[in-house]
Amino acid sequence: MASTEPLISIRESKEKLEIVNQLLLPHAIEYLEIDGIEAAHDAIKTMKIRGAPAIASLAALAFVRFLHKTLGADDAGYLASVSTLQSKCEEILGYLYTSRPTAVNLGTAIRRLKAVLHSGTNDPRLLAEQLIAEATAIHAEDLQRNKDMAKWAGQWLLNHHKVPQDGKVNVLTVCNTGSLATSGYGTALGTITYLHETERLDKAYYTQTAPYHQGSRLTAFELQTLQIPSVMICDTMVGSLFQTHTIHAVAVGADRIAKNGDTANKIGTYNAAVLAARHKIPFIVVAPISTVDLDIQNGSQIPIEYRPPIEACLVRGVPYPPSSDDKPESTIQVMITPKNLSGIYNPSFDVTPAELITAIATEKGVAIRAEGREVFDLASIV
Ligand SMILES: CSC[C@@H](O)[C@@H](O)C(=O)COP(=O)(O)O
Repeated sequence: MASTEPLISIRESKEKLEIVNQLLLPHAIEYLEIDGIEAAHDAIKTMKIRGAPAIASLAALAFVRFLHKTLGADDAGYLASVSTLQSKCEEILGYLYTSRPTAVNLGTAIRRLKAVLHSGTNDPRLLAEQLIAEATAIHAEDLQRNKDMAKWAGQWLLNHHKVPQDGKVNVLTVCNTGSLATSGYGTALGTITYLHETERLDKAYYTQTAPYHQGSRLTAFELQTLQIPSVMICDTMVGSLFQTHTIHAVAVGADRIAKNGDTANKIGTYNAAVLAARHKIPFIVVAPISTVDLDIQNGSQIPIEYRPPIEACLVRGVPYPPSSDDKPESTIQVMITPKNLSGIYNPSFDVTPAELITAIATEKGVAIRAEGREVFDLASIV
């Protein structure tokens, strides 16, 4: 029988740190060893692991491995003094920070580690141990907070006046925000899972999410594994879906939320928000507090990552029709444009203005915009 256990993006043992190579999902489940800081940086940059919380977790856990290795055998002399350790750690954290720019969770994790790094500890070994504890917590605390925010979001949604008080709900989501994008359970997909577990979900709808297809490859795989009733749509079908079906809410994750509530998330989220507003469908963002960046006043200041143009010209998959035997096929990349096409626009994220967002759910509760206001007051909840 097929497993109903969600696939977890990061796997750890005493010997090694591994990730599931998300570029190959759902066709092949292949674990990739992350044997150092450079491997972690590369896995994040090339999107073998992706999703704002998962990126922060991998960076933190790769840092833990470096510190354990150094405590075991300090061949390079990093433990010679506190300042030597500080300067090496600064170099590593600075490098990890450059892997992807939009998701702020990585920056928040690095800020937390730098705070420990400069907390005044005067023994390098003790400092390394304190850093290990903090970095381990960054990964470990993600699962419970996802369950908390998913429950807050789910309950808020069920109490919304647009939602039938006893019946089941249909929820649309974008991209992948499940266990693969986090340390487990997920944010927006966690909300969908919560609604399913409490028997209040009719169907989850999700966009394919071109060009990386996090929806059709990863969300489809997760929903299938969890046996949650669901329907995939192409990104271009959101408006038609809203015109022809009863969709009670849109729930999405976030990569960075500005102080006023403007939210950067996977490209296509803004389209869904505009259409949701047109159809008066509640639009909820589900994300940890660490995604809120109070240093950024509004969405225009959020750095948006532009992916290499070639990525918009390629799709990855297995040959179709499938071979008659049950052997797993190798994934291949197929080009869907003329060769050497110029003029390709490929932003990885867009910004949804706060005025299109009905609510923002975090592990601490649900923030809504005050009556008549177009922005959120997030400083009061962070
Ligand atoms: C819980 S994940 C929230 C976001 O990180 C998610 O919606 C998203 O946009 C992921 O983008 P990706 O480019 O796949 O890393």
